[in-house]
Amino acid sequence: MGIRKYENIVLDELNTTLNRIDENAVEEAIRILKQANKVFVLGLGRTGLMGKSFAMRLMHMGKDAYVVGETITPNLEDGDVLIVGSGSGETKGLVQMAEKAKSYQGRVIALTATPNSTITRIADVSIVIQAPTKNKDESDFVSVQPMASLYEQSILLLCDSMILELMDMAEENNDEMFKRHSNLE
Ligand SMILES: O=C([C@H](O)CO)[C@H](O)[C@H](O)COP(=O)(O)O
Repeated sequence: MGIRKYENIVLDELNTTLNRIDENAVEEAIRILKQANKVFVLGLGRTGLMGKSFAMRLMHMGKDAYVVGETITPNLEDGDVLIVGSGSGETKGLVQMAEKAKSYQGRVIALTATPNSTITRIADVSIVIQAPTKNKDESDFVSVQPMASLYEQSILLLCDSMILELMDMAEENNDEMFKRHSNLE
């Protein structure tokens, strides 16, 4: 049994899941991101890793983008946006941060796999990924992959697709983005 079989299973799952994402929610998130002063990205575990990769591309686009919890991350204020990724939508620390962001007049975009969760009730816009959460038994969605892999892969590809749309809107290109990439490496 070769790896190609498993790659195709993953790609098929991704194709189905990405096509089920509500485009209107994504367009609303893009509209909020375009207007944002600072953008903060928050998530734990593998979701946090996907969030970091989105923050990096936003930085390459010239956005003031930060990862919550890092030493040099500044304060969130009116006009800023928090993007919170939580498959379950219930992780306490993430819920608290989303509430805090709202209390400072920030806008909140949720990337979640749980349609009616605490995070979706707090967020200004929720992008729901129809994939299992880390506790697959509690989820309405199925995947052959372990835990929340399909959700995590989906947010990576969704965020990269959002970057392409933002690049088109801002007439941004690869060369300009590369100039903003770290030169201390
Ligand atoms: O690391 C995580 C992952 O689901 C493992 O597949 C989670 O993102 C992390 O444990 C936080 O949970 P959620 O808030 O449900 O994303």
